[in-house]
Amino acid sequence: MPKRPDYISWDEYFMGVALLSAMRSKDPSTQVGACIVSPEKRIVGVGYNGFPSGCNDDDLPWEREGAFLETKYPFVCHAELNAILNSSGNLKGSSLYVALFPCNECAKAIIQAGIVEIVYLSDKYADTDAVKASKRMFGQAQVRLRQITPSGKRLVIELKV
Ligand SMILES: O=c1ccn([C@H]2C[C@H](O)[C@@H](COP(=O)(O)O)O2)c(=O)[nH]1
Ligand SMILES: [Zn+2]
Repeated sequence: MPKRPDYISWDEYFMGVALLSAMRSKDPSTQVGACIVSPEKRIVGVGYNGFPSGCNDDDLPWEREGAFLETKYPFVCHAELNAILNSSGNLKGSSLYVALFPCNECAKAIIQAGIVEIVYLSDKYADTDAVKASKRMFGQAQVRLRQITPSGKRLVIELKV
């Protein structure tokens, strides 16, 4: 019997895991997932944006605007950082699949962890200083950047066998 022809590609698989992880996020406006992949194509870390462990999701704000301490920004742990912190072992030479282009704070952690490639979908904050700083650091550290063009392909997961 020939092999099944309609299996998903590596990029679709790893970005799919990043997007599935994002579905765990409780952020009402932007859900981000990240998946770190070793040079041997093994998943070595996943994460999504959320408040730190032990911090109550219902007590901290999800607002985008207002006084800094009344917004989510000082509290939320970014998907990329969570994926790095959740990972097991050495990330040197690995790739990071992420739904949204990483901010400057994540870029620092990504570079320091030894990740050498970023594969991303959205760059919706490209005009912000955070992303400009991030790209400057990635350029100097020779981290490869690869944007996946959304194909519109639907990866459907049904919770049944
Ligand atoms: O590198 C990044 C940048 C942002 N995030 C998270 C942080 C927030 O939860 C959302 C952004 O919210 P907006 O309402 O779109 O400002 O994305 C991340 O995980 N990684
Ligand atoms: Zn970030």
